[in-house]
Amino acid sequence: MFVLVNLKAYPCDPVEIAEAAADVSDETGVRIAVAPQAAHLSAVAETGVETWAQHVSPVEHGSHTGSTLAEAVADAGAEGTLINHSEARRKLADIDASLGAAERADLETVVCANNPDQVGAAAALGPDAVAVEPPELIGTGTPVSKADPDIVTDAVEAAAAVDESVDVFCGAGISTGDDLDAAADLGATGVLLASGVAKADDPRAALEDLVEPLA
Ligand SMILES: O=C(CO)COP(=O)(O)O
Repeated sequence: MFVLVNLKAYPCDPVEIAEAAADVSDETGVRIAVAPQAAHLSAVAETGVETWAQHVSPVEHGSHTGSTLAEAVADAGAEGTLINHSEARRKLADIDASLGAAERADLETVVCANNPDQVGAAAALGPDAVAVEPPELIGTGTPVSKADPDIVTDAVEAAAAVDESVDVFCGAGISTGDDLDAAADLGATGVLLASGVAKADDPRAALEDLVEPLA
């Protein structure tokens, strides 16, 4: 299982979380990546943790003020990028172009989607993975893998129907090892989470608890 921690714009210490994630990953052998704010990518990458961007813009080098250029993200040390999110919804054409930008910069990609139908549409664009995250469960601490397991199995089916090489992750409310276990049982090969780590009093302990079933 791949554990991808999205720090969103939470008031956390990205380097402290990155160092903890790097240590927990080294100690357990579990793949853990951290996706900080774009401005924190270099600092996070310097910890040695696998570093992801939260977004890359659907643009090339040029007159695109305010964009997040895929090449700049890769130069800062990112190895992958999220594309689209319930909290920052993109048009299908822009998701497609952002995937093209990520491919140009050799970044691994996870497209976030709200439901299994969107997972199918996103899988058709050829990302490395899609993540199904029901918006109503995001940030609630109620895990999708338990609250609405059909969403995960339906997402796995929807992606496989389009392209069997596209991995399916799940997210929303994931915070414990039990949640991760449940996600794996439903066919997910990774989890995408945020508040369970970024808002934890002790992010290191939260990460240790999360990966415990895999360690
Ligand atoms: O939106 C999410 C990750 O991208 C999930 O957020 P939570 O883990 O806080 O529910």
